[in-house]
Amino acid sequence: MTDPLPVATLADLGPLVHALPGPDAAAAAAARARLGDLAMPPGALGRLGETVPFLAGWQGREAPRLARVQALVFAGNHGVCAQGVAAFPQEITAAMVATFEAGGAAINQLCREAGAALDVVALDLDRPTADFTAGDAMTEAEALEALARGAAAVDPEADALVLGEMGIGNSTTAAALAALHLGGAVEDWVGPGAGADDAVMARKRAAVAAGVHRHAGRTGAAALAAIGGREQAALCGAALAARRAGVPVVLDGFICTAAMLPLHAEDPRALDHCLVGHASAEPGHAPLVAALGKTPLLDLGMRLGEGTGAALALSVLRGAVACHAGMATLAEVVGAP
Ligand SMILES: Cc1cc2ncn([C@H]3O[C@H](COP(=O)(O)O)[C@@H](O)[C@H]3O)c2cc1C
Ligand SMILES: O=C(O)c1cccnc1
Repeated sequence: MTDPLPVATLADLGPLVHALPGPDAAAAAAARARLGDLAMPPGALGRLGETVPFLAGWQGREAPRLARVQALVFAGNHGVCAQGVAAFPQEITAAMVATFEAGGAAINQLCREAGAALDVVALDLDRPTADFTAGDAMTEAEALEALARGAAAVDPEADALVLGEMGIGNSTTAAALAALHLGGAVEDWVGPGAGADDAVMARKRAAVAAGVHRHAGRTGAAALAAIGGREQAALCGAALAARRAGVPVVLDGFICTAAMLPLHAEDPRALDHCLVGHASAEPGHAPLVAALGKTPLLDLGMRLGEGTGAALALSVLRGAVACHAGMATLAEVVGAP
């Protein structure tokens, strides 16, 4: 368990984010130098190679490692579902949490294959957040509690943290967070989620438009409480705790990435320790990652959530770390004097 976040009020979040530690530049430089010495043409590992100094810098270790990786999936329920914005009933959230616990979800299989220990945190599923079209989704106390629970769930000894979410209706919440923080047309942020038909899509657009209208001008911590949900706040708490513990983070798709917008609004450097694991097929993800200045590692047309794209990206990172650790140098190959 990590140290509690020093946030007694939501107004404390901004100063906390501003004071986050940066990467270990010396460790990153040493990792980059070894990469340049390896038995291959310079830069031949492309973006795979770039992940090595990234991991080294944020782990504070010249030779990055992925011996202990945690995957954290947060689950929450959303009052905005009352607007008919989801293709599935809210009971699916708890049913999927039970499935995660029984080992039967996609994320279980992918974590096992990628070598990540999966922890699932269900956040008051029987108490959905309030409908953000009618008021604030969370009180300050609720938002702070979810942030704290997210932070507390992080393994500070992990070498990397894979983040994911489960919450029927949370693609609407994510779209509202994106529209509120990044502006643009509501239609550009609203996508099918878990399979909205035309009627559900129309209600999603209306709900997001109503939320943006009601909460206009609120960003960062205030927007997090205004729109919710608990799993989005917990994801923020986990990303903050990971940063403070020197644990690089792999984000999942649209919903997980959008959950980071309140932190990014407080300080654009807040997500420097985060990679985006994959490009979701949800249409809002491409403009979202572009706004954050990120490039997803994988693009498999996936739109599942749960952390599945991030867990797959972990295998790519394992490839990078293995090459860095195990390859001969060019000097060794040519038998330099
Ligand atoms: C069986 C099932 C498993 C899931 N696993 C992740 N999601 C994904 O779908 C939800 C978001 O889509 P929407 O906003 O349309 O409800 C989230 O729970 C997300 O993780 C699932 C959705 C379903 C139905
Ligand atoms: O990209 C995501 O996070 C996503 C997309 C559709 C459904 N659930 C999650």
